[in-house]
Amino acid sequence: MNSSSKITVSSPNLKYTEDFIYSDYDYEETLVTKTEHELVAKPYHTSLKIRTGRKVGKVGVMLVGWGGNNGSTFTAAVLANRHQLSWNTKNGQMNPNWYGSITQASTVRLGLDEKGSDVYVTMSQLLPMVHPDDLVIDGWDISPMNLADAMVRAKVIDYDLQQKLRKQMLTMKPRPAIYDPDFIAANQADRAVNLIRGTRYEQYLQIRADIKDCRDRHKLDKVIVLWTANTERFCEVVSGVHDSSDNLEKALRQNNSEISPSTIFALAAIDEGCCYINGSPQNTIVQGVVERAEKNGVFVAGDDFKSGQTKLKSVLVDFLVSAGLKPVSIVSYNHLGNNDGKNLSAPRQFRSKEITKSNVVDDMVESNPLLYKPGEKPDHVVVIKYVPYVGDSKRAMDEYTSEILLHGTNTIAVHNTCEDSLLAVPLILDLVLLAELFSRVAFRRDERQEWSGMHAVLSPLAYLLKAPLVPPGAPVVNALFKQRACAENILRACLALPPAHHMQLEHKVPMLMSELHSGAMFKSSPQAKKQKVAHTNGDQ
Ligand SMILES: NC(=O)c1ccc[n+]([C@@H]2O[C@H](COP(=O)([O-])OP(=O)(O)OC[C@H]3O[C@@H](n4cnc5c(N)ncnc54)[C@H](O)[C@@H]3O)[C@@H](O)[C@H]2O)c1
Ligand SMILES: O=P([O-])([O-])O[C@@H]1[C@@H](O)[C@H](O)[C@@H](O)[C@H](O)[C@@H]1O
Repeated sequence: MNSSSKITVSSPNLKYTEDFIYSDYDYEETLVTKTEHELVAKPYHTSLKIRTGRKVGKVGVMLVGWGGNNGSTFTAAVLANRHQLSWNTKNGQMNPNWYGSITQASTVRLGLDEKGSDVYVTMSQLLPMVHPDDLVIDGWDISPMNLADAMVRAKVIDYDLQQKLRKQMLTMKPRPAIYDPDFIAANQADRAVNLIRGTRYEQYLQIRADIKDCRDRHKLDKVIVLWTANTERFCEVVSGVHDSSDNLEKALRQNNSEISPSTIFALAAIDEGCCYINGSPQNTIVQGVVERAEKNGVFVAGDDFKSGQTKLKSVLVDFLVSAGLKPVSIVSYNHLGNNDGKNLSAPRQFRSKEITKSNVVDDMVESNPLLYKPGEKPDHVVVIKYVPYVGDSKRAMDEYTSEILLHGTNTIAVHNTCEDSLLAVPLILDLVLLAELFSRVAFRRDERQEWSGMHAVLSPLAYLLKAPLVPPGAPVVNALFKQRACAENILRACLALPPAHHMQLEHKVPMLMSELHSGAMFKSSPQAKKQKVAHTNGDQ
């Protein structure tokens, strides 16, 4: 696989211009109608035009909580890769990479070659994306510590690499941030000395000024604001305060104490035309924030990076349930010793995390009524303990007990040492790169319509998040490989390529096998655009 090859899709359904990629795409689904004794499945397809901007521009990411373990490690990773810094360890010389990033270190199957072998490309090769080396990084923290010292404090990056990064990261200093002791653990108070004073509205105005300053100083075309600060308690959602953009604005101006720092950051980002992504579990993105994002035509996404223990859970439970096995007890314990764990040692902050770590199995359980009665769920316990000694090296221990044939049981026990920041940072990169890419994707039915983007709640980022936010009424999908297939197939649709189906009939059906081997299989012209009817019944 040549990861630097240019990909050109040769299809009558795709057109390249200097500025855009235009795709004529048939979106296919199957409508199921239910009667008392019958399910009728009716295939239909609807034609979409998809336009993807080819010009990426200069992009900045502003991290809220920049001086934390994730923020300092993200900065170190970008710099180490940008400058191709190698460093020495007891295991020899190491070189930088982006392992854990699906855009930089995972592949997608583009198709097959004439011999029938699969051809894989890096996900980032499919469509124009920001290069990680080009990202401008800025941000805020309630702690004033410069990024070099924050990296030392985090104890994540190898010492020799820290030394090679120190000079550049010494110059990086987080901007003063918004602190409300009612929203994060009291044990964080000693860090909270780099603050924006004033009312919540004055703080909102300052955050907007900071974004403007960053954009102007670096001549950025786009800025994405991402929360990787401490987990806040859930805000009490109040009718007349959080339920609309106007009510939120009014409450902000009235200095309402139930508007959290993270929601203030979100409003400021949105009002500066920036996508806002919530990497933590709290309910920052209330309905008023969503409405504001819709009005301003910017994306919001969240919640809570899905980095390790929960990521594995969203694979294991999917495997068990789709295998017809019935998980009946899930116990997820972990201990960690970083500042995140310290903050989560407070009950209200832990509750935020417990919610996102617990709900991740709901869609998989609900997908199989053969195993679960309506409302029935596995016993599910989440435990997080703060043990300073282990630092960022979280020790996760899980036990999955399932009912199997004839009421036997199967128990899977997992010990999973998750280097939390080294697992979360690639997700931060992917969230930023994919959010920026999707901001260049637009849809319309035909030339008579204006182009319009995806819904403001950017749910295709679900693969990277524990509790993916979805547009009102949309289903929440947590199964990891469904989430990945969703994102991958949307990228393929932008290139007028069909969804990956993995059927490989050319290796299963003798007629196709012989056509493959004789070369006849690829002699027919590429699939011409299907007859465009808004909804067909599948009869061709
Ligand atoms: N694997 C992971 O690391 C992982 C996975 C999922 C979610 N998360 C979430 O990501 C967040 C960051 O994790 P971390 O390990 O970097 O934590 P951390 O405590 O090291 O970093 C958080 C930073 O945010 C700062 N901060 C707190 N409140 C702030 C505010 N209002 N404004 C600006 N800065 C503020 C703190 O000073 C600290 O530097 C946490 O909420 C955590 O729950 C982490
Ligand atoms: O590993 P994962 O479940 O995806 O996510 C992690 C939790 O296991 C951990 O307890 C918490 O401190 C981290 O912030 C993160 O949420």
